[in-house]
Amino acid sequence: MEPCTFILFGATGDLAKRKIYPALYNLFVRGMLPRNFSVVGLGRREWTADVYQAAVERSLYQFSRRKPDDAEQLNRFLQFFAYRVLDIGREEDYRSLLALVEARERTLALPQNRLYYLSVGPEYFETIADRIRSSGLGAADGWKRLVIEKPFGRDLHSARALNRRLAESFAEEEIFRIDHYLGKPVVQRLESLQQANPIIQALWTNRYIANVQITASETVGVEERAGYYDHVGALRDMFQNHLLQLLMMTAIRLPYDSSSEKVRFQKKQVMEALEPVHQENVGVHLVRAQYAEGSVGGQPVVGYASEPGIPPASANETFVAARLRIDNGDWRGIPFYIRTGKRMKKKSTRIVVEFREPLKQARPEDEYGALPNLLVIEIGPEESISLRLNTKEPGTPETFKPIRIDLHLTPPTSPEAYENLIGDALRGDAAFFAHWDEVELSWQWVQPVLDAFANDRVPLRSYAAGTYGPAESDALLAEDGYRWWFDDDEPPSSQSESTEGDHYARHAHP
Ligand SMILES: NC(=O)C1=CN([C@@H]2O[C@H](COP(=O)(O)OP(=O)(O)OC[C@H]3O[C@@H](n4cnc5c(N)ncnc54)[C@H](OP(=O)(O)O)[C@@H]3O)[C@@H](O)[C@H]2O)C=CC1
Ligand SMILES: O=C1O[C@H](COP(=O)(O)O)[C@@H](O)[C@H](O)[C@H]1O
Repeated sequence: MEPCTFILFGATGDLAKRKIYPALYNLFVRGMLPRNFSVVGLGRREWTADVYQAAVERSLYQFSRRKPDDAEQLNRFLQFFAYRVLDIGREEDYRSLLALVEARERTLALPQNRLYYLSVGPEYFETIADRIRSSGLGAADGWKRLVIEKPFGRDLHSARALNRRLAESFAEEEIFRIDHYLGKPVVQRLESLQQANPIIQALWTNRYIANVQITASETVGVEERAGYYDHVGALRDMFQNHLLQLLMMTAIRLPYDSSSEKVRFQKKQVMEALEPVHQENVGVHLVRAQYAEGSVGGQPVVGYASEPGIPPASANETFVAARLRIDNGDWRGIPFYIRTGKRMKKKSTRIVVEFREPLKQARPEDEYGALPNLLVIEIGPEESISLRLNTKEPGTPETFKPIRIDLHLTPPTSPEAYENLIGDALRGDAAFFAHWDEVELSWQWVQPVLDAFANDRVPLRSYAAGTYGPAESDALLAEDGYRWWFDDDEPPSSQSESTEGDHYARHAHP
């Protein structure tokens, strides 16, 4: 990896301490940072280098998956870190930053490779990019990269405007848009799951697959983020970015030698083939809802509108479920169901691929007794990939029972998303970052939904906290003869605290 300087805007903030310092430390311990490396942390707080290094050290003990246990090693790591007070709006602060970066490059014999990480609110992205250019920071002799956190715009128009501004200072290949779901270890293995397994590759088409279900359910509510979340909602917070990225990663068909360009090209093709939804039809394919009071993990919790900081009349959605279709040769006719919500029964991010049941068509339902084959990809908090098949024990009556074959288990020490992504950005590998084309196409798909919400064309449903969402979300699949698959090891009685029983009921497939 090439020596470089990591310039961190927002070095005193929450994301830096929770994710960025632990990620850098774990990369360092694994020998995956360049030997010559410099971090320049920036914030408004009047910190010295010592105060900054102490804050970095604290964050490692608090948040790193690997706690420091070697004082000499820790000390070498902390020596990378320098701090400078900088106000994002103040031009002269960038000149002083440039002087510091250049001085360290000289002292540490670093080439002028500079990575700018914007761990600050999105309202600052454009100013920072402009100032990097106007101050001369961006005119270095080596490479420059801009790592940018979400959210990337709040609708199609603002995302395009932001991209135009960034493009004045950075080329597309220099912009690394973080979507932390793309850094999750299981998501990073999706391509090899296809590539290394011809059996899966052969099945990855509408000929064998009945539907695909992508779920990101959370047990938490709005937590301390009421001000942010009430203006964003589940559609912008999770669906437009993380969940559409998971859809792309599931739907791509990769050649054997998949370079980052090929991965991104295929993802773009998937988004281009996504059937658009029109404002007047949004309610047919999409359910929006807000959580009411209920109980999560046995604890009573208030409804969204009673959360601190949320206006009681808020019509913000905390849950979205949608049916999408990809109009290409592989996926034509196959529904992709996506849902995400806060205050649901279980924290779980998973992709379930349900296979067709040819046997079922040949035999009456009661005699058949088998459940569909499922490929279950657990992304978090558990990580696993398993295949559910049916079997019959010898000598038993004609009933089937499911068996589960584990295809992959991630060791408990697998790197966290930010570690993967920061390592990739330092190496210049953009495969697991969102390209502008993908972001623009995602907003293009989402925009009519935003308009339909704003014009009140989609009723806001309600679901009790601690459940799997409103009944309308189940009805969306039932219309097509399907049902959501939850944890296939769970007995039916634990599926939902409010609507027990029918989740595991059999249904007729088309
Ligand atoms: N926290 C998280 O888990 C996640 C955060 N994000 C995104 O990451 C970004 C940062 O979030 P987070 O760390 O939580 O935010 P915080 O509010 O905790 O931190 C904001 C940082 O920005 C700095 N800052 C704010 N205004 C200025 C200014 N005018 N000049 C210079 N520095 C300034 C602050 O410095 P100081 O306090 O010294 O003024 C602080 O370091 C946001 O875009 C957020 O959406 C994305 C995913 C998860
Ligand atoms: O980006 C976000 O993601 C988290 C969920 O992330 P996960 O890795 O825990 O699945 C979500 O809670 C948050 O609202 C959103 O901004």
